[in-house]
Amino acid sequence: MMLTPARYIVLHKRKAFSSSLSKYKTYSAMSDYAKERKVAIQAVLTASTVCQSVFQHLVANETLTKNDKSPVTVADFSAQAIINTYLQKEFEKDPIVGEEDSKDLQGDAGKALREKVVFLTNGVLGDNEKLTEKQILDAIDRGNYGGGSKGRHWALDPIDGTKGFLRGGQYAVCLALIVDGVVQVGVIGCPNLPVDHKHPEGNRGSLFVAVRGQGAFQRSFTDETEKPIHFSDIQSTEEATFCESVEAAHSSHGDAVEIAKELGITGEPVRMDSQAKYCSIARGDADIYLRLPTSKAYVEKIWDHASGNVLVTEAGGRVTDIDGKPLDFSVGRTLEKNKGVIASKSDIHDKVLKAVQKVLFKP
Ligand SMILES: Nc1ncnc2c1ncn2[C@@H]1O[C@H](COP(=O)(O)O)[C@@H](OP(=O)(O)O)[C@H]1O
Ligand SMILES: [Mg+2]
Ligand SMILES: [Mg+2]
Ligand SMILES: [Mg+2]
Repeated sequence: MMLTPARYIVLHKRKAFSSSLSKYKTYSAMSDYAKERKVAIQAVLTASTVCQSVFQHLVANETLTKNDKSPVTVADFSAQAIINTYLQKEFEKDPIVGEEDSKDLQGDAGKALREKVVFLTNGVLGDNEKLTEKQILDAIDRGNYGGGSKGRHWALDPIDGTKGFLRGGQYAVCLALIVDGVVQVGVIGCPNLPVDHKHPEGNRGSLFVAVRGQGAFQRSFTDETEKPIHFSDIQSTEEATFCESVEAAHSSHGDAVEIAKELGITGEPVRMDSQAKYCSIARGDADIYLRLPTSKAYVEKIWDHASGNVLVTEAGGRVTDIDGKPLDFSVGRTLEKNKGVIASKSDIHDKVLKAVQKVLFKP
């Protein structure tokens, strides 16, 4: 089905952008990242709405293949434009490490896609807040910061698990605040994740939020009530369920089978795209997230892990790489000091790590 202006205006008619943010002004004196938390939730929810609508109306020519052969859609660009616009409005000085840039939207070649992105982005902004084409492209490119160990910056993955998004599976809108190289705030919107995994046919659209030292929480997209989440209370690794990428190119499924054997795990792995995996273990649907390198060359990106990292930590878990080192978010746009990711409940982590190393480092 084609993307028509009328359809999107109806779908995205929302309160004026400015008025939806003005109430946060009163939080400016608050500490403990209260304002950051609120703005990030609002930005992620708005961007998630765009993704949901795009999925319903996506047509083939709204997807591009990037140089690294990964897909990107109009929704990825619009979600990044929307979130970066929110961030600029409320935290003008904060730089942003965002996955996307406007290169593929420039010039004649990018015209058709660009017009859709402009249309979609303006669809969620209030009447007095509409942005010009240039403002939208500039907003996307505000995500070009190099990252590092000093000061504040945001890490944004406008759609994590774009392949999951395209196949109607799991995907996540992920936004995190990193301060002096440490993730302090993480928000993850999972439009297709059931609010209660025991009722997969029930309400979908789960939002996760964590601030370092303040616990981990979940709410639905439609109800602001937050409930604390934590890891399941399994007593041994034999009882554990692990989750991994759907894409075998992103995490070695073969190595995971051997690791599961080492840990006495007999259940099938849960495969899902995106940081929804971090969310699933943090609320106890599964217990271990393995991301096992498939090549020596691939370097993980900070936006693929920042939000999930603080969420899992605050829910009672631990995240390391396959060497047992914490993920180092202070070295730029990538996790170049780390290899692979293992996330699990803190008290089984050493055991999981040992099994991973036994399988991956065998002579
Ligand atoms: N060879 C590889 N190894 C690990 N991760 C990879 C990879 N190639 C791409 N990715 C990353 O894997 C992410 C999806 O992870 P998952 O498999 O857990 O859904 C992609 O995010 P995007 O979808 O945001 O591009 C991309 O950044
Ligand atoms: Mg991508
Ligand atoms: Mg990603
Ligand atoms: Mg992405």
